Amino acid sequence: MRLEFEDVSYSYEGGEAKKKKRSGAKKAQWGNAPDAPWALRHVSFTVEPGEFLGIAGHTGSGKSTLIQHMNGLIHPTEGRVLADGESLASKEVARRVRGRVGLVFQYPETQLFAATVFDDVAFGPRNMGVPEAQIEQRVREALERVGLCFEQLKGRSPFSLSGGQQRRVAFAGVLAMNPEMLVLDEPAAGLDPKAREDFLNMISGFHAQGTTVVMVSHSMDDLAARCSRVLVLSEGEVFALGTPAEVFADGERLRSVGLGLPAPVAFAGQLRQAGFPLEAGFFTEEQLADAIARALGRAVAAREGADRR
Ligand SMILES: Nc1ncnc2c1ncn2[C@@H]1O[C@H](COP(=O)(O)OP(=O)(O)OP(=O)(O)O)[C@@H](O)[C@H]1O
Repeated sequence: MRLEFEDVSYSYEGGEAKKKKRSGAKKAQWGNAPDAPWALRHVSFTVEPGEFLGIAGHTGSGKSTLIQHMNGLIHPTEGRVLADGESLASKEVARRVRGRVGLVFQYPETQLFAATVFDDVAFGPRNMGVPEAQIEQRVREALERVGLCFEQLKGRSPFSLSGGQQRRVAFAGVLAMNPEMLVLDEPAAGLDPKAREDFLNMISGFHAQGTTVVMVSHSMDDLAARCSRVLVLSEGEVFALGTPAEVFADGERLRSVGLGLPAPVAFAGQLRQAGFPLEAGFFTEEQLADAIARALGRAVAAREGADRR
């Protein structure tokens, strides 16, 4: 599915009031709604099918507001969101898209509610009208995809599980709806380093199997290493959009909106400043180590050539 944002602006305070005023409804109640600050302003971009799009931005830049537009949870105050060319303003289109886009909020485990893991994971597909005969298979597959054992956990209370397991159960609840696009708000927030890495690897694995992924993150390292494109928001506007190489090319510009460079990129910059002949175009520690090894290899070869002469 291609998801297109066309000049989208959104205001929490002014939006609904403005719409109601325009339609003439509840005029007395809304009165003259103040022109509230815009949470999003003139945002245009497209999520391409199969891509892994990262979203970065300072606190309050509009990331969560943006992703809530992706499955029609909220609608633009101005502009349009289109799924394969159809506007989500239509209730019917929004209903269909909600089944195809799995939105996972920050700390999704706080939304667990059912008495058993089975019922929690089954909630989404049941709500979508999936026949009861198929529910067990959906729940089993979803739990297995997040690395949990169906037989061991199906009858347990979700509240008796560890925090990391609860996060996986909550995630399975979204996967059980078989979404073709996953939209994730800080999916690894609050996990310990090992659980974090495992969780992000799992998400990269879903992407490798064909799921479109949109991931909000405060970690430039994760975004640079995992995403095919990165969108940077600042004060509700698109500040940068491109491949990690394009977006992380200008550290000064990023610093001006409160963001930094991925650690390996920043470290490589310091090495270059100190005169170490390092090439550009890498984002992970492994790539940095390879680049250092290549630079050292070149230096050794040059020294040997000089000695022979
Ligand atoms: N429910 C709400 N009501 C009114 N204003 C809101 C609401 N939610 C967010 N805002 C405002 O909208 C703007 C964008 O907020 P948003 O939560 O989208 O930012 P964010 O980039 O996700 O921030 P963070 O990184 O801190 O989660 C902020 O100015 C915020 O105060």
